Amino acid sequence: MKMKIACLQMDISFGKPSENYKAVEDFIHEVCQSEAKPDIIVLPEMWTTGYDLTNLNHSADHEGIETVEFLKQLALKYHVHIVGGSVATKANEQLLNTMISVDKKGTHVQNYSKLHLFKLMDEHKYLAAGSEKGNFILDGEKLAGVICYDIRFPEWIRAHVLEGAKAVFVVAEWPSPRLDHWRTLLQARAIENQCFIIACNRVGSDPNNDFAGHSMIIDPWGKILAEGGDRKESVEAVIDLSEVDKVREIIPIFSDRKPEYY
Ligand SMILES: O=C(O)CCC(=O)C(=O)O
Repeated sequence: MKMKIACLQMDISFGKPSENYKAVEDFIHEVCQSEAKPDIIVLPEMWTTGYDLTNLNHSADHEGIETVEFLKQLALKYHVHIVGGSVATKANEQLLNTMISVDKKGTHVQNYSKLHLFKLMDEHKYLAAGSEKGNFILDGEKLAGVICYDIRFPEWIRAHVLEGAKAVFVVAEWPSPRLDHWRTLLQARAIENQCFIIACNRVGSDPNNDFAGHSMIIDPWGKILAEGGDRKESVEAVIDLSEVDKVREIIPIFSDRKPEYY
């Protein structure tokens, strides 16, 4: 199946959810006006608040209810699937960094809370880790979503692919000083798993970091189909999920694996 993807690489207003909801709504409106409207829209990590960690107790979305409703309305209005980046959510007195996805019929299809918390940005001091995988289905296709630092754990991405994911969405607030890690890790995850990697990173800066942009769409052979710069833009490509099986026929790593040894 062919799908047009649009990664909405955007800046995020620090600790200002209402400004960010408005910015996302305007950006989705703009992208969906074009004749070649995308099938799937992807948003970056923590897009309602940014890394305003000390204020998340009052700015986090209670059980993600507001964000789910917001994304559902936009998905129905523009008839588009939305892999909704991630937002800070609060549930049972815990704060989580949660990816929320909805399909074009307005059905909530995925919640994934970031498993690997990034100590260099103090996430572990404020957030709790998730405990479940991010696999989900859109249009009958098996997909998965993970968040930022998760890409440094090849076992975690592989676990999603072993459950059938043909494309893995990565949503991020990846800082500029490690742009080379971002590009290399994403390309490696695509090559070693022979799957599409669709990665949406934010741009701009907050009080502590500058963010790299360079959202990327990479095919199962490791070829970069689209890559952003360091400014706001929609990074777009058409992906053909049937290419996953073709690459796996040429180099059959999944049948050649020897899991009994590792
Ligand atoms: O792993 C990195 O270098 C960046 C990770 C990160 O910024 C995050 O998980 O928010």
